[in-house]
Amino acid sequence: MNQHHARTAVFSAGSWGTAVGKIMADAGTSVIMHARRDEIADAINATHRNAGYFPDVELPHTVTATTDPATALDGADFLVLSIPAQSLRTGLAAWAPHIGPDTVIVSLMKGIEIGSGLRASQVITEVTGIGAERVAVLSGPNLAREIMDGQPAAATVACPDEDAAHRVQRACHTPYFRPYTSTDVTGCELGGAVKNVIALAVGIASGMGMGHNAQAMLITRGLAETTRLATAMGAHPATLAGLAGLGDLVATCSSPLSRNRTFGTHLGHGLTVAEATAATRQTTEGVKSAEAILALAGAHDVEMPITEIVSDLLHEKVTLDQAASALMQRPPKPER
Ligand SMILES: NC(=O)C1=CN([C@@H]2O[C@H](COP(=O)(O)OP(=O)(O)OC[C@H]3O[C@@H](n4cnc5c(N)ncnc54)[C@H](O)[C@@H]3O)[C@@H](O)[C@H]2O)C=CC1
Ligand SMILES: O=C(CO)COP(=O)(O)O
Repeated sequence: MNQHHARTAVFSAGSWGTAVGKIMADAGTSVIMHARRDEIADAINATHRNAGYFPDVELPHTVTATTDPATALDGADFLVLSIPAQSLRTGLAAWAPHIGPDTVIVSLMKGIEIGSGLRASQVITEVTGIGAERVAVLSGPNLAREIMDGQPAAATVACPDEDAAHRVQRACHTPYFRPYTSTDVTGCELGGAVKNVIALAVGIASGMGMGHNAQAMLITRGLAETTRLATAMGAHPATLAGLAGLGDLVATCSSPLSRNRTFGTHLGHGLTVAEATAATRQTTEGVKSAEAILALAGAHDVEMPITEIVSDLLHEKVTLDQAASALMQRPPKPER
């Protein structure tokens, strides 16, 4: 396929969808964004800006927008999916009839579905009936704001079909964005989903006034529990040491741009979950995914003490002080 004539449909025009739309346009594909709101689509077409999310950044003029799913998907080589993980099943069911037979789906979502325990790529194959070889995952340390500013970043594109992974890689490779390929979809998706819960924990610790030693402890032991779950579910351990694992964990747990870290900071300052939710405008996947991840841990007989305590805090079963001492007073054990 001549990449310069490839077409990409992005659902939807939120913060990460818009940033990936910009990347793929800068990489030479023509991009059509699907927005639910007329004013977002109209502003992209008229002013080349996503007024709702990044009013200060001009998008490449090869990015257009529509509110009509059929128009967006007509002739699409790539369908990029970027909506909240818990909304994926219903959102995608409505769009699925318009997906062409050769379209490769690229999931950007970092969440696990409550109830089913399915990763986003599994929800996609289940809802659409499309084979896993046509579903790729793009994941890594990619705070949308930095990407919109053209700052350097890298990510992993995972798909069981290496050729599809390479096509996606070419379609999102720019001077500022460096995608690597992988076949470990499970590892990439679990790395992305669990790091949001660990970022909540780091935000909580920071909000409570804990220093960098405590935050590094949570990041490191958070990676250990992420790797335990992911490998129990068939992932390769090296994936969790890569961009979609350690890389994303470090970026998200360190950056005030992270919604999950910021949500945790609110909790650490003493806000209730309802108050922290009211203070958050955008998708904060870890808040919903924590309990789904904990259920997976139970099903696979894996210990995830940080995820467990974050889930307890989110359900307001424990206080901040009880959570901190519960983690510190676990029985001593070897590091591995
Ligand atoms: N923002 C970031 O820096 C990054 C986000 N992600 C992941 O990307 C996914 C999307 O996150 P963001 O774009 O940041 O969220 P966002 O809150 O900025 O945008 C979400 C988008 O989904 C749409 N949406 C919400 N509910 C919907 C529904 N029921 N049906 C259809 N569309 C719906 C919204 O209109 C909006 O366009 C999440 O899984 C997140 O973890 C991944 C990497 C970076
Ligand atoms: O996934 C992200 C960076 O890679 C964004 O993290 P937040 O969803 O916490 O903002």
